[in-house]
Amino acid sequence: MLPAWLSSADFLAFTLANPEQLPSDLQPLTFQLKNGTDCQIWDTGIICFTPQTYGNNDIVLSCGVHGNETAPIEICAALVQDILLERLQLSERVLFLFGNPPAINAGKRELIDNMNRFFSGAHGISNDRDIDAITDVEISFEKRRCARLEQYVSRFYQAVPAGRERCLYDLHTAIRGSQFEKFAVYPFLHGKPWSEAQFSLLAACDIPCFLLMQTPATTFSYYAAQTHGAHAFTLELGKARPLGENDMSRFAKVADTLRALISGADITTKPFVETDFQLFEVYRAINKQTEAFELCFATSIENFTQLPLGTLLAKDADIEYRVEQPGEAIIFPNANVALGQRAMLMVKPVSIIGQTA
Ligand SMILES: O=C(O)CCC(=O)N[C@@H](CCC(=O)O)C(=O)O
Ligand SMILES: [Zn+2]
Repeated sequence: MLPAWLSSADFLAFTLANPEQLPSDLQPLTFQLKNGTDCQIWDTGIICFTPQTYGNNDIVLSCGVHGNETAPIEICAALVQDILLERLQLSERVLFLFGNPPAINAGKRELIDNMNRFFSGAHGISNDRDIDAITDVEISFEKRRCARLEQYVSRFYQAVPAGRERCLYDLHTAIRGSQFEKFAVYPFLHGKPWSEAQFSLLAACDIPCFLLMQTPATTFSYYAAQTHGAHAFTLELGKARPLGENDMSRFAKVADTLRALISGADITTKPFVETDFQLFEVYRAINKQTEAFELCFATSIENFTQLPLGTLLAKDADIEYRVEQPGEAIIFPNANVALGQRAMLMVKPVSIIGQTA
């Protein structure tokens, strides 16, 4: 039975009404649906579902790590609501995370710190500290939330015996338009093979385009892959628009495939054949070094655009960044980042034949 305070089954609305923490008098935080699914609310925006019988996959679905990336928030909110209303019977354990509720309320990517730059301990909070005792003055809400998300993901994966299949799909949208509307960032695997099953699954989500990272990162997906051995991805779903203004039909295959994944419904996948995909390696990252950093092309230029060799891409005080290689394309250009953070990635097509399993 749903508790009275969640009787509308609108977990997103409840989260946004309590953006920083759960009300202290809330009871119960653990309840069971009539179909036997155990529901636990661990924190604001964090809900863990365990069906009575479940398969071998432990699945984390996250959204709203950037507050203005709303299509993913709508996808996850609809899935959670359908689970709570028993319109969707789970066949796997699932943890949903709505990453940054205050930023979602503000319609902003971040309030103080970009959460997707402070995982894998980059938040600076050691494991033995009580996060609740840390104030905003000392460490921002967003860094504290990163530390908490790490704890929740660890708790979720470690609550069951080892040896099960772990996945984490961190749903985002890009700031600007993209020549490939939907694409995935595959975190650096330190030489491990890229997963053919995951390529096929994400192709079923209508995501045939991948950026293969070549270095460690402080993103959520890299954290899950590296720390927990999860199949983890950042999924980029279209261009950021205000909540309620997304054309959700463009993401129907993502929503339907995720729904099937967590409920054990059939998913039609094709065996991995590299030529069915657009694969890019992230060839270099351009980091903002000074406040003078500026991009030298129009905001209308889309992700994956290839500019002619020698084109001036960005200036940073006396440094000039130009297109260095034929086929290089721009990804995630953003001058409005903190000093030291990446302001653009450069990618080029790559083949990974023989490096998949
Ligand atoms: O469009 C943009 O500039 C950013 C979209 C976005 O938030 N992308 C993620 C990618 C994370 C990764 O590299 O796995 C980010 O920048 O955090
Ligand atoms: Zn994002």
